[in-house]
Formats: sequence, C-alpha cells, structure tokens
Amino acid sequence: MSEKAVILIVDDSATNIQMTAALLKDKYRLKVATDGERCLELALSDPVPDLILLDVVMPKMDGYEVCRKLKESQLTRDIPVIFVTGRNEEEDEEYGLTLGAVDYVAKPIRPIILEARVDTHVTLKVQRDQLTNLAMRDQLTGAYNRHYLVEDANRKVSEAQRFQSPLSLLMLDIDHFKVINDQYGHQTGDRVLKSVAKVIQKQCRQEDSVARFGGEEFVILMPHCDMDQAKEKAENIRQSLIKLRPFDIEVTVSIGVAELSSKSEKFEALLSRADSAVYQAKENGRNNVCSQIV
Ligand SMILES: Nc1nc2c(ncn2[C@@H]2O[C@H](COP(=O)(O)OP(=O)(O)OP(=O)(O)O)[C@@H](O)[C@H]2O)c(=O)[nH]1
Repeated sequence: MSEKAVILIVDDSATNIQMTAALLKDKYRLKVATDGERCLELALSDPVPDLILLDVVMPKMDGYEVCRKLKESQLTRDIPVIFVTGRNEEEDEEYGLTLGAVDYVAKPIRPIILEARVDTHVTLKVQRDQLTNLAMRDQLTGAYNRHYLVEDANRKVSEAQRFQSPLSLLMLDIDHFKVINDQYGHQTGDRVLKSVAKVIQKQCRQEDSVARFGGEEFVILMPHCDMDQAKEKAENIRQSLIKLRPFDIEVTVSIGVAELSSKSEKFEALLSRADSAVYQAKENGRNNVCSQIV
C-alpha cells in the first residue's frame, strides 16, 4: 500500500473517538464525525474513506439510517462499513449486516479485535480497488479501455437524455501510425501512444472520459459539451499534438466530432457518426477535424 488508507470514525462520544483514533492513527489516515449528517458529508469529500467505523446509537440520525443512506448512493455504496456498537443482541447484529455492513464489532472495544477486523477489511477494499482499476484501464496508456468506455457511455447517454444536456464525442486517430512503427520500432510507437494519451488527458475535464478505443485510436466522451465546444476542444488537441513532437517525431491526428442528437439516439449511433467524421478527415488529407451532423 503506497499511501495510507483512510478511515472515517463516526461516534457521538468524544471519548470513544479518542480511544479508537489512538489505536489506528499510526497505520491509517483518520477522519472523524460526531453525527450521521457529518458522516454522510465526509464520506463524499476528499480523501474519500476506504472504511467507515459507525456507531449505532446517535442522536438525530442513528447508525442504521446512516448506513442505509450510504448504501443507497452510487457514490458511497462501495465504502465498507463496520458497526461498532454497544447494542449487542443477535438481532442487532443481523439487522446491521442485512443493511450492507461488512462487520459488526461489540463495545467495549477490544483493541486487538478491532485492529484485526479493520486491517482485514481495508486490505480487501484496497485489493478490490486495484482489480477494478485493472479491469477498466488500458495498461499501456492508463486511459480507460474500450469495455469501460461502452459501459460509461451508456450511462452518460441516458443521463444526457434525461436531463436534456448536451453530450459530445471525439474520435481521434493518429495519422500514418504504421509508418512511425516501421521507421522507429514498436517500442517507440508505444511511447508515442503514451505521450499522445497524456496530452489528451491534460486537455480534458475531470468529467470527460478518455479511452483507448483501438490500437492508435482514442475516444473522448464529453458531458455538458455541445458541438461547437467539442470542435474547439478537438482543434486544441490537434494543435497541442502538432507541438508535442515526442522523441522528435512528427505526430498528427485526424479527429471526428459528433453530438448526441435526439432523445432516442443510442451510443452506437453517436460513435458511428464520429467514425464517419474521422473517415472524412482522413479523406481530406489527415491532420484536421471534421464533424458529422445527423
Ligand atoms: N506500437 C504500437 N503500435 C500499435 C499498437 N496497436 C496498433 N498499432 C499499430 O498501429 C498501426 C495502425 O495502422 P493503420 O490502421 O494502417 O493506420 P495508420 O498507419 O495510422 O494510417 P491512417 O490511420 O490511415 O492514417 C498498425 O501498424 C498497428 O500495428 C500498439 O499498442 N503499439
């Protein structure tokens, strides 16, 4: 583990927080909340916790309610929750686990038990994050892979249609990449791909999804971005790549732009229009941006 994992301790008793914090502070980064509302806020804010230790009996919102809310939201449902509580009836434990908690620890706290349970669940969480990351990323460039892009795009298309907000897509294909490979070797070709991905990522917003879609082809999905803004972004990327000259090699790209057109258009149709626009850009002599309106 390179960075320390983050634990959010939630308890209405300052003494309990201090005791738990004293046990965990050397191994973990700690955040603390004394009520449910604050817990829900801290679960969303950076650094996002890797594990939540949640008291059950608290004024206003009890721990069960907090856990239910955490599990309802897509943003927080994957954070493991351990209940740490004085309510030690079997039914309490059963109820806590059915709400989605990964574990249930009894008060008064037994330090060795608490530490061991925390260590186990943090290790599982970190390993799961690593696997998720491996499954969604292209290992050469670090951009998303095609499989992830398709899943993400279907979500973003539905959202754009529900909220009637624009969504645009760029398809970017490196020109004559075969020549780069042939002249400088496959390894240098790989390095060029990495440099191109870096420049694209730098030009994009956090909410944009940059994916390596094929060998020398990238797709950028841009929510809240209409055709004019997308064309401007495409032009900026094209020009940045001309300036890049990785390893003193001239790299140019052809870019196709398309904007989601109707309430019923599917991602495949949007992608296909961007693909036609790339074809047109290649036909126009490469190193240019073309768009496809329905
Ligand atoms: N180095 C490297 N090359 C790759 C990778 N994936 C695909 N390629 C190469 O990318 C090249 C793509 O060639 P083409 O499809 O003919 O396209 P192009 O040469 O870029 O020509 P245009 O797209 O028509 O401008 C092929 O030589 C592939 O071997 C990769 O991961 N690393």
